[in-house]
This record gives sequence, C-alpha cells and structure tokens, in this order.
Amino acid sequence: MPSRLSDAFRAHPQQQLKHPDFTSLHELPDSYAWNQRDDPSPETFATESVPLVDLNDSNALQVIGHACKTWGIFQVTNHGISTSLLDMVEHTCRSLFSLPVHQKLKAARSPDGVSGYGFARISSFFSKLMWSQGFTIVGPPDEHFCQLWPQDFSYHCDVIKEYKDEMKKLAGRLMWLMLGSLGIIAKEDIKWAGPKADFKEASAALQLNYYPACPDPDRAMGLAPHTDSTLLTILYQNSTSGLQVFKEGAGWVAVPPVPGGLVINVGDLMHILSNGSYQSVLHRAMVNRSHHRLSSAYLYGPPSTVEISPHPKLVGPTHPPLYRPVTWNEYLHTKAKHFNKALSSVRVCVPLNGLGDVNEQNNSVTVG
Ligand SMILES: C=C1C[C@]23C[C@H]1CC[C@H]2[C@@]12CCC[C@@](C)(C(=O)O1)[C@H]2[C@@H]3C(=O)O
Ligand SMILES: O=C(O)CCC(=O)C(=O)O
Ligand SMILES: [Fe+2]
Repeated sequence: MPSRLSDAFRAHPQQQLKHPDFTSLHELPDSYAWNQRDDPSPETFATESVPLVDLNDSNALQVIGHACKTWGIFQVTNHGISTSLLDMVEHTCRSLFSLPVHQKLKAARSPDGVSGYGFARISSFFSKLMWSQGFTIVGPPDEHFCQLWPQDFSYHCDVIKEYKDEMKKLAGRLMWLMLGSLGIIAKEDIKWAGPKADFKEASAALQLNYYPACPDPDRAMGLAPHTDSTLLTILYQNSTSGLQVFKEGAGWVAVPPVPGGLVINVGDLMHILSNGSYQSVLHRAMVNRSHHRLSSAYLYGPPSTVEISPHPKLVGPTHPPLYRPVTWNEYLHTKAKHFNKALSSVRVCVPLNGLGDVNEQNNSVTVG
C-alpha cells in the first residue's frame, strides 16, 4: 500500500487526453457539449441559499454543525486569511493559466502522478470533456514552477507556500468547529491531531482551476458533479460565479462569490468520520460566456496512512458504524476506480431507510 499522497494513483494511471487551446475555439466542439436539457437553471428555481457563517460569531459552532448536516457546505467570513494573500494566489493562477499550452505542458501531470497541469482526475468517468484546465500541487511546487516560469518561479513558489501554510491553519480550526458540533471536543478524541491538537501531520492538495470564457456555456460543463474525497475542502472563487451544489429537494443551487469569503465543503472522509451525520456535498462548476473564472481548492485530509472510521463517540447500539476504516490513500484508489460509487464501496451495512448517498444520483457516464 503506498504511503504518500503523491503515490495514491500509481495503480490507476489516468488516460491521456489532448490539451486544447481554448483561445482558438470559437464554437463548442461536440466533444464538449453536455446534455443538460433536464437541468433547470438554479437562478430560476432555487429558493434556498448556502449558509454564511461569520467565524467571529459566538454561535459559529452551532451554525456550522447545522450547515454540515443539511447542506454539506457553507461559506465563511472573518476567517483570518488576508485579502492580499487571496489576491496574490489569484494573480499566480492567472499568470499560470495564461501561459501558452506548450509551456504549461512542461509541467504536465504524469499519467500515474498527482501533481502538475492536466485534466481533473474524474474526467475519465465522463464521455464529454470539461471546459476547464487544472493544476494540482501536492508537496512543494518548485519542481513544476521552475519549468513554467524559469525567471520568476521563486515568487510564485513563495505565494503558494504561504497560502498552503495559512490554509492548513484554517483547516485545523475548521476541523475542531465541525467536530465540536458533533460533541468531539477533546484532543484525545482525534489522536492523529497530534500532541498540540493542531493537525500538524495532515495531508493536503491544492487544486488550481481555470474556466475560460465559453462560446456556448449552456451546453458546456466546467467541472462535472462530484464530491471531494477529503475531510474538508476550502475553496476560494474569484468574483465570477459558477459553483453550484446539489441539495435534496431544492436541486442545483448556485453558490455566489462573497467578497473576501471562502467556501467550505464537507468531503467523503468527513461523512465517514461523522458516521453519515455530515453530508459530503455534490458540486459542479459551470462556465460563463464573457468571463474567465478562477478557483483554488485546498483539499484537506488526514495523514495519508491514518485510518478514518466512524468516530467511536458517534457509534453505539442504535448507531452502528456505517463505514469500515479507510486511509485517504486507499480511498483515493477507490475513488479513481469507482468514482461516485466509492462511498458505498466502503460501507459496511445499508440501512433500509434514509442516508442514501446523494452522490450516486449524478448522471455520470462510465467510459472504458
Ligand atoms: C487529493 C486529491 C483529491 C482529488 C484527487 C487528489 C488531487 C486532486 C483532487 C481533485 C480536484 C478536482 C476534483 C477531484 C474530484 C479531482 O478529480 O481531483 C478532486 C479529487 C478528490 O477529491 O477525490
Ligand atoms: O471551481 C469550483 O468552484 C469548484 C472546484 C472544485 O470543486 C474542486 O476543485 O474540487
Ligand atoms: Fe470539488
């Protein structure tokens, strides 16, 4: 069993797709045309909106707990990440994705690797291509960045390193808020949080996403519906909207950018840890006719070999554990193989009523 996050995909190499130059496409090629006719626009139908939490508020813990149970997503303000750092990350993203394709391909992700430029891992589960480009960073970005920017790579490396450090601190804080709401409050409750309870050994990946302006946005898909395999994800989206989440009873709901705000997703591992109490949220990114969109997702999980299982405090005679223990690496393997069936494949018993996995309802097509 591999021991580092960067080894997670050795056994499941990604199929190689041709990298388009989006700037030269003035019509949507058929390979990018998704069938969304059954899919009403969220602006027209949604009556609910994703909860917004001020982290300085005294009731933040309760609001977060409720949001995780009912939505699996919330936005936060007063999170302590400075606007200037977010601007710098946005600038690095913009600078990266505006490089010519041949330059970006110098930092291409290898088929069995995790870091670098390329299509989202989930691309192979869909018969149509996504209108986006991605850059995944696991570990130090230096090796790839010096290929991209031979001159000023150290500036961009510093920005990403600082961002990852800040995100790690915020993720640790959010972990205790999310767990606290479930009654998991003592540092002994989560041994892998370490002696200082600061989740020092946690692993993470940074996913930079770029969604170019699209000539036919209603038929295109920026990033197909998926849940993140993480404990939690911290998403920064620039001022262009595009993120949507699926909520039972409400359908697809837009998550509008909040100035200076960050979006927090519950991931599959948190769903497991909470014994099904918190929902991992099904989400997707749509594209826009006139605006480019940028986002950066900090995908946060346990040290890659730590087993995550339903927390003992949430398990009892009337609440049997719903999932078997699984490491993040093992789960990433499972996800690379089974995609939206990954959660049910680690489930130990299927209750007769309730707790269906919302992420099994998306319209993915398995190819190959
Ligand atoms: C640590 C992670 C988490 C990954 C895989 C690996 C690196 C890149 C992440 C994403 C980012 C884009 C959506 C997703 C679904 C994808 O295709 O790649 C994510 C996936 C997951 O959450 O499963
Ligand atoms: O761009 C977005 O809004 C979503 C990105 C995302 O879901 C991801 O990177 O996992
Ligand atoms: Fe995601």
